[in-house]
Amino acid sequence: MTPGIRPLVAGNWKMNGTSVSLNELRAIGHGFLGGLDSETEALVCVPATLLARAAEVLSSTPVRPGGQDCHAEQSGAHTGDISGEMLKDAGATHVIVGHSERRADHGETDAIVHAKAEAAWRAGLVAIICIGETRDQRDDGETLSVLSRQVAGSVPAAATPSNAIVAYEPVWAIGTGLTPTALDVAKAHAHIRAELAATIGFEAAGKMRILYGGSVKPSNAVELLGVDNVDGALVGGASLKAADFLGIAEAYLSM
Ligand SMILES: O=C(CO)COP(=O)(O)O
Repeated sequence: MTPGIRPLVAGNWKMNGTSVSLNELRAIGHGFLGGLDSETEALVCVPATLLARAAEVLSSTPVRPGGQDCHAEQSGAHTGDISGEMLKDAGATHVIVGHSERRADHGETDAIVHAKAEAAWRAGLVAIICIGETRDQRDDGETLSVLSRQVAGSVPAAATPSNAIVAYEPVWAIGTGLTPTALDVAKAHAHIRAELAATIGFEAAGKMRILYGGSVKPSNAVELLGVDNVDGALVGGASLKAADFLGIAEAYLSM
């Protein structure tokens, strides 16, 4: 946690979810209505096919719907792609850019992620900019240098605490059940904040949310989310079940 920063618990459904899953989303929305929203903000980034219906389901709740990626352009001949403006039109308030699965599956570079963050702002969306080292990079002792490079390359200088959020997701911790130690998370997040200061200035960097993502579950949420400079979570698998997602947010009730 960082004094003065309201935490955000964000879900990322990835390529999961059909109309049946809207029942889980409804339960998440109602769960936050029950008082969790006094402690945290909440967001669920659903597949584009569900976004408009998700926006409807969540409309009377404090939970916001988000997208998982956007094209850098506003419109045009890009079959299968979706622009920030289209996500916004469907009801999104936020969009994830540069998730490691996009970087790996679609060859997205820091420069592309940088352009997508700017595209999110053009559309009026908050950009959740993802960074994180692979297992090999970690084993080679390169974690902090990789994070420096990714912050410098992916986070535009115009990022502010209100238009951008950084998510630290060690690639090797995603979907594996493995997590870094609390000390490693603390080191990575402090390093990211220091590197952000070089790009966006000390004051803005001090107020920007830095989320942790990678195998966050109700059972490890108190430990991971209680670490200094961890301002919330980006949750994959556990965001598909309302009870698990709410269980993670409940960690804040005990802090
Ligand atoms: O990639 C993630 C969220 O964006 C994390 O996924 P898991 O929570 O399933 O490890």
